[in-house]
Amino acid sequence: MADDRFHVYDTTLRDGAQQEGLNLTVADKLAIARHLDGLGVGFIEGGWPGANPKDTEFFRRAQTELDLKHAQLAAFGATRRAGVKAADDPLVAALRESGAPIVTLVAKSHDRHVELALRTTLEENLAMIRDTVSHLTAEGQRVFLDAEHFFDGYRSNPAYALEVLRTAAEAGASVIALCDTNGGMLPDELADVVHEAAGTGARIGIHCHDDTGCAVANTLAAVKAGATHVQGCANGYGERSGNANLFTVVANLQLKRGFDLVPPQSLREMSRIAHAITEVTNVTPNSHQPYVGTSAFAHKAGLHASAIKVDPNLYQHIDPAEVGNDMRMLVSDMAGRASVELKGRELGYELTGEQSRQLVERVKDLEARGHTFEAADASFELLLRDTVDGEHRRYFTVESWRVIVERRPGGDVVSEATVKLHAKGERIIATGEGNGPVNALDRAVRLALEKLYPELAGVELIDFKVRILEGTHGTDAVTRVLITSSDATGEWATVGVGENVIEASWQALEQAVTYGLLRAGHSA
Ligand SMILES: CC(=O)SCCNC(=O)CCNC(=O)[C@H](O)C(C)(C)COP(=O)(O)OP(=O)(O)OC[C@H]1O[C@@H](n2cnc3c(N)ncnc32)[C@H](O)[C@@H]1OP(=O)(O)O
Ligand SMILES: CC(=O)C(=O)O
Repeated sequence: MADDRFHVYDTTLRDGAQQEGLNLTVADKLAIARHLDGLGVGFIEGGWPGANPKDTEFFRRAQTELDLKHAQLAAFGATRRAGVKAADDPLVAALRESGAPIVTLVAKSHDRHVELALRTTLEENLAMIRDTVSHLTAEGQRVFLDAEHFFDGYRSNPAYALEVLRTAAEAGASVIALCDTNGGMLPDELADVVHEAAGTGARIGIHCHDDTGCAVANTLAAVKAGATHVQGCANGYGERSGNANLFTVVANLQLKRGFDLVPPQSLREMSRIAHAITEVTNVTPNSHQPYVGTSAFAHKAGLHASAIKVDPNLYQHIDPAEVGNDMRMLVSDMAGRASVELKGRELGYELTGEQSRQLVERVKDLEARGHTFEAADASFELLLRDTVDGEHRRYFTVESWRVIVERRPGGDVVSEATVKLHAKGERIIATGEGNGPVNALDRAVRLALEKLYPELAGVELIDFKVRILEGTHGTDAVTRVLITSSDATGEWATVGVGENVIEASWQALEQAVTYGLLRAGHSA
């Protein structure tokens, strides 16, 4: 069980699920809970039992299907309705019956919300809090209280906001999480209010939304001002602009402030866990996410690379391994010799100074004509091999290719491609049909080569992106094509550029096939 002195409280399955576009099944929620437990968070808020069948089902299944090692489950819900007893309120009953050891109650702490949204008196709201907290604690559950709109409420009526907090604590709530529900706070003012709240002697938590882009900063400021319970969501999911990103909060507190929140070996799993959760949520990972994003330690500028060559810490705030991430070198027209030398090393090549210089020149020249190597790792490696080996091994050479697009009687549009290639001393002519010209070319190349290179059967074209680039210096616009391919062990990307989209596609395709054969280790 996690240390009770400082709480890491995750609300991905409740507040994170309030994000537009997120729709989690019960199985998804169970899978995410396992990942969060693997990270070592102390509390996982599973949802609002009684509010919808899925969340009720989650708590039912959690009892037999979750074997949590670190975390305790918390059921979220509201204080009782005005004018009824907590013991008689069906939504409170659902919290009681959830089987969760913790209940987190959302309560109004802003006078205007009590009067306008709850349409009750300030006194009745305090009674709702007192009654619900004491009822659930008497039933054996530990109660945390989310003081909704606490900061705006404090601005409107500080005495009442603090009264809410005292009432909950006296009734037995063991944490009062101050919520920046509208996410409009900035760190300095928020810290002052947290400091006041901590002065009441109640245990203070913090729950921030990111509407000002300050959710993480606000959370850290609250901790400095006395909060000992932090709430947040995996990958910063949440309503509107999201919640405080729990991964960023944990990494900041542990690596920068010396808190001992999750086991160091779990912190080293954080990048993997962050990505595994995106697989479940089906939300594209934010590559720029602090600590865990794939770009979080990616270096593009030549000057950075030249210093990193001497000592990676010169341009990195931590060792990426501490959060399970990796440093990456990006090669582009901003590269210098050090960039390509380090990228070469990443790929397993030791480049001489002269080779690095030549390679930088070629990269800059090709990028000026529209190529982009940071997005096309395989094209860069082929270019590197050309530079190192004179010319990289060709598995086939191209005599010619041709594509016809035909609208057939009945309206079907079919593309037909013919390629003439030379490989292993043979001249091969093959024709392929496809639903578009690139698909037809891809099929024709495979037909031509599959007999000589059976590994090609395992190579797939999985993505195709086209972008029209503005012409420079009075030239016409050019087309850039990026192709992503895959085999059983990974993916690679290649780039082609030309005035004609089919020509650009062909370049990217030819490199994709060549690189696929190179990966297969074919000895042609
Ligand atoms: C800040 C936050 O994000 S808190 C989490 C919010 N999450 C959600 O709302 C998701 C789950 N919610 C739901 O499924 C539904 O809103 C339910 C089941 C909770 C309630 O549904 P309904 O009974 O149809 O009520 P409805 O959603 O229209 O209104 C909410 C009611 O709760 C009351 N309420 C709001 N906050 C509280 C509170 N802290 N304590 C008690 N009652 C509250 C409102 O005054 C309103 O009462 P009314 O029915 O007398 O008008
Ligand atoms: C409780 C909650 O999610 C909020 O006030 O933001």
